[in-house]
Amino acid sequence: MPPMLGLVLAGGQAQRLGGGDKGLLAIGGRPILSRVLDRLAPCAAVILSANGDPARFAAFGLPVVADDVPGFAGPLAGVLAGLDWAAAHRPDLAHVLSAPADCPFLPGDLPGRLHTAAWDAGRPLACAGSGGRRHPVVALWPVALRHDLRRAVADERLHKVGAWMDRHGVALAEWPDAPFDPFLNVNTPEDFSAAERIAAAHPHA
Ligand SMILES: Nc1nc2c(ncn2[C@@H]2O[C@H](COP(=O)(O)OP(=O)(O)OP(=O)(O)O)[C@@H](O)[C@H]2O)c(=O)[nH]1
Repeated sequence: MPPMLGLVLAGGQAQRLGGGDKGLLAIGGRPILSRVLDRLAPCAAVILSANGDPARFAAFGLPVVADDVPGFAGPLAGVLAGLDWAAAHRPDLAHVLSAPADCPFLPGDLPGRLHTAAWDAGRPLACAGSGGRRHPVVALWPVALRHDLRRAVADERLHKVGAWMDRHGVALAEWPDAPFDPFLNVNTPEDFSAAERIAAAHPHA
């Protein structure tokens, strides 16, 4: 597996949970962000995509990169900031692996499986899937596509990330969604309760 940059997407508003940083919420006694960082351990470096005061993430000791697309909000802005950061600071890393800060149970083989899926299919991008759904925020992105992604973000007609991925060619790496979905993300209080139940039943998840 070539070295890659891990990018944790933590720049959302968490409106469905009443605000705050979902990554700092504890599931099974550990912040979701710590769980995500464990899964990104094979990456050569990891950065955090977040907006506002970076001091709230100081305990994690990671570079914090803010979105820089005026008037655009959404995970794609964070992906773009991560790709730009890689190009500027780590030109030795050709790929960025993105993972959201609100997914407590990401699979342990995430980096390797995404890389293998892209390589085997001869596609520039790879995206995770489970339960018949794609999860475009959990994906492998070539740094070289950042200019095209910036154009897509600037053009309202091109905002659909799935369509953008399909246009460039994306491999799908799928995981089983039983006994629980490894891509369960904590969006609502009900998701939070479900995640706590999973953590209690699967202490090593
Ligand atoms: N950098 C960045 N990340 C984002 C942005 N919006 C969402 N994310 C991240 O992308 C992932 C999925 O986000 P969502 O759950 O769809 O959105 P959210 O804003 O976190 O939550 P809601 O406000 O409840 O929709 C989360 O890890 C977010 O932190 C954004 O504008 N910029």
